[in-house]
Amino acid sequence: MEVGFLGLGIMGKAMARNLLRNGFRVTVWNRTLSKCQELVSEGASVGETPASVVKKCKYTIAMLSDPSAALSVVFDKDGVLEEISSGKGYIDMSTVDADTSSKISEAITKKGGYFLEAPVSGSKKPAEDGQLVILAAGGKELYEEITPAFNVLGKKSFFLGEVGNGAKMKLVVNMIMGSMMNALSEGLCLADKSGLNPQTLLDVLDLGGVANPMFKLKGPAMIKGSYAPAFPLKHQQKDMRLALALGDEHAVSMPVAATANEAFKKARGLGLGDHDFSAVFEAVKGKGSSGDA
Ligand SMILES: NC(=O)C1=CN([C@@H]2O[C@H](COP(=O)(O)OP(=O)(O)OC[C@H]3O[C@@H](n4cnc5c(N)ncnc54)[C@H](OP(=O)(O)O)[C@@H]3O)[C@@H](O)[C@H]2O)C=CC1
Ligand SMILES: O=CC(=O)O
Repeated sequence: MEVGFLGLGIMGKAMARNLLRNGFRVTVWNRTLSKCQELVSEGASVGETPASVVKKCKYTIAMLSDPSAALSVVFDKDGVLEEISSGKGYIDMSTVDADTSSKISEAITKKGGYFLEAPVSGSKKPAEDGQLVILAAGGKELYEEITPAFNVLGKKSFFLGEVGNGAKMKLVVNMIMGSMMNALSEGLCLADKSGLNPQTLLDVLDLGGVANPMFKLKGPAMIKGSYAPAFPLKHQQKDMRLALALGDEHAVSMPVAATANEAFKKARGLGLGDHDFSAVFEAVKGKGSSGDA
């Protein structure tokens, strides 16, 4: 099966590589074209523009940073829309809001193409291991046709119905995740300030009802102040912002998420946007210590 792949960031590179390793013929494009070279050395072809990738491939997958990137790659000059046509499928796996996804869906389907949104849950390591959770919505026919690729990229795919449902599900999940990361940060901070060993806190948490893979994975690195990016903080803050907008739309009060978003914004202000999202701990520590002795 031949697929195009647009966007070779932390996630896209790992995903495109998995497709290559599993026998797919992959044509890649990245805004910074030089980043394609690594995958070319592993057997990928390069398209000079999103349009040229779509022209070549029946199916094109995108994994881009945010709504403005997702829109730009479709609607701008040399974009996806210039070459999408009847029989071709476009699968956007970026985390965006439902409105962005709907705009892309309408434009693609108006030109006769098929559209599927398919954001993923799971970070750099699950992407490398083909263990993502795929939250698809939109064209059911395209979902079925692209399932062989999803089987390589993920451990489970959900088909959630109409376009927008995948985006919304992803935002709800990441809103919870961002709030949990803030709770962990505050807990580590409180443990430390009150004379407890933060590592012992992690050990206790891991044996109880709130044990979870994220605390287990991120906690020890946070204690060391090590934030190599798996999920960049700027993207987590984007997801909090988009989830809060979804809350506005439906008049759902989300004070916990709103406060967590403030901490992520503060962390971005501290220059931590390209660090892992667990670096919000640094902002929480700053907040916790202000006014204290
Ligand atoms: N990292 C993670 O753990 C997870 C991330 N996600 C989501 O997946 C998406 C990608 O994340 P990730 O790979 O971590 O992000 P990265 O920041 O590592 O990569 C972003 C990609 O988007 C491209 N890009 C950014 N702006 C534009 C633009 N205006 N036009 C064209 N391309 C653009 C970048 O190109 P260039 O190289 O030129 O900058 C790069 O290829 C995001 O929506 C994120 O929220 C979902 C699950 C997990
Ligand atoms: O979006 C991030 C993730 O870990 O999932």
